[in-house]
Amino acid sequence: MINKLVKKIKETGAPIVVGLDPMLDYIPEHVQKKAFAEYGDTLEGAAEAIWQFNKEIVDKTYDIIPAVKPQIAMYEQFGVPGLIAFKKTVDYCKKKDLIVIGDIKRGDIGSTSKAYAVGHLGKVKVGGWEYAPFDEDFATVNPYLGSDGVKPFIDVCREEKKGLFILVKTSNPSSGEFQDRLVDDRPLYELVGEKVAQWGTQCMGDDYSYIGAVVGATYPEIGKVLRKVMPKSYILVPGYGAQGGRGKDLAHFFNEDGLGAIVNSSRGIIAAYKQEAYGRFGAENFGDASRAAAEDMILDIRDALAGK
Ligand SMILES: O=C(O)c1cc(=O)[nH]c(=O)n1[C@@H]1O[C@H](COP(=O)(O)O)[C@@H](O)[C@H]1O
Repeated sequence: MINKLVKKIKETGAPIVVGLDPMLDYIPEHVQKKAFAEYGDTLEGAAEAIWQFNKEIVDKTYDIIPAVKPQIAMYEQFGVPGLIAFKKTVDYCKKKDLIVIGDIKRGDIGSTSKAYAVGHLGKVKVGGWEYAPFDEDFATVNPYLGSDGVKPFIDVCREEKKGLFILVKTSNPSSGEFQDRLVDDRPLYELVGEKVAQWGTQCMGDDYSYIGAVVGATYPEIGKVLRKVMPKSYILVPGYGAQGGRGKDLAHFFNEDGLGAIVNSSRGIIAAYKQEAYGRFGAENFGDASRAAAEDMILDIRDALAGK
């Protein structure tokens, strides 16, 4: 799957991910009204609204982007109907030939991690049958429990030709509380980055490993260091847009070949119609506003890579 991700990034010239994080507040009133008219003010109604919202954004952007990243919490908050909307979104995006990064941030003791890995990336056996329950292409993994919590994910990826993005340095304001702590005189994120690089060398695609890392756009200097620590790992870079990350800060997350990183924006794209810059589209045309925001983000990152 890493080879397909790299191929799609080259084809689109767009190292970006659209984050499908559909909070109800971002969903235009006309979409909500229709869903609630059909299902009432219920979890099913909310799930229908987020699914219709996602579908429109995917329809308006799939031809210019390589990948999407649905964040599972945004769906889980609506219980089982929300998870059904998550699955419908994953399947629809795959039908549109998009790479799907399941942002699930899982990680536990080995036996439990194995169940997460099987459920999201692998196949589960039931009687004489095998099912691929969620079937994302990549998943985000929290490495806090150490190697035995990560290994089951790597094993499933090897079997299924899928991939991971492991949290190394997150974009949030408090990320330094633990991740920047010095251990043997080196920040913890560097040690985790080295471990990701090590795991990654045993899991190579053509040019890049299918064991990638997450490093926040909000810490560009750290991105520069971690790029060198993990030369063969793809870096998923969240924090662009709504969290303050800008294209011109991101060139060092990429390798000399112009590859090696993929930048996520969620609110900045899916709620673009609410921003002044894209207000001209109006809520009715929220999908067109998202496309315009994605196009601007692509140009911003291309400029940064060209040194403009
Ligand atoms: O793993 C992630 O995707 C992630 C890691 C991180 O360090 N920071 C981060 O913001 N994210 C996710 O990236 C998305 C960012 O959303 P926006 O700030 O709206 O672009 C959310 O889905 C977050 O859960």
